[in-house]
Amino acid sequence: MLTNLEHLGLAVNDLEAATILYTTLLGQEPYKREHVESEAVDTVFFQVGGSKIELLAGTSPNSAITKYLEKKPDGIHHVAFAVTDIRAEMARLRAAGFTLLNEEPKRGADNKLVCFIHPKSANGVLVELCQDMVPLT
Ligand SMILES: CC[C@@H](C(=O)O)C(=O)SCCNC(=O)CCNC(=O)[C@H](O)C(C)(C)COP(=O)(O)OP(=O)(O)OC[C@H]1O[C@@H](n2cnc3c(N)ncnc32)[C@H](O)[C@@H]1OP(=O)(O)O
Ligand SMILES: [Co+2]
Repeated sequence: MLTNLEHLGLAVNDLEAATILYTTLLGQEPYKREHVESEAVDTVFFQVGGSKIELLAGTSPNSAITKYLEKKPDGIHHVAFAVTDIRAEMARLRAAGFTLLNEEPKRGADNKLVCFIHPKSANGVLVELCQDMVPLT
């Protein structure tokens, strides 16, 4: 089940400048910075009520963010929804005709398992599903 808007992913060319701007705009400091090597991105997170703003800067020419910013200006890159059971949602959306960009959930930022849906199958919007990772005991 999709529960809430987990985050908006914003692609930025200058992470430090964007962090200063959003700190002022939101009136609060980010709660987390994280490098995600598998996506070749540096991230900065702000909490906004029950959702988050995720600033993303590419760290390699192969990063999806770097490639996106070669064609587009800074702006909204993806919309992420929280899900309770990512595999069930992936199966449901696959059966409904959406194109999943990863066949298995993968590790994202902020302790999440994630899956992306191709924007061409989602009305031009890159969609991310996020499930909380259960901590190992
Ligand atoms: C930090 C981890 C994680 C988290 O936990 O939150 C993240 O958020 S990581 C975020 C970065 N990672 C990803 O975006 C992974 C998923 N994305 C992809 O696999 C690719 O970016 C893509 C969506 C498949 C596009 O790659 P590619 O086909 O190589 O790029 P093109 O430039 O050729 O684009 C093809 C086509 O798609 C349009 N497009 C691309 N990106 C977006 C987008 N973000 N939103 C909307 N549309 C997008 C692009 O404009 C092209 O359209 P046409 O020109 O009409 O063909
Ligand atoms: Co994201």
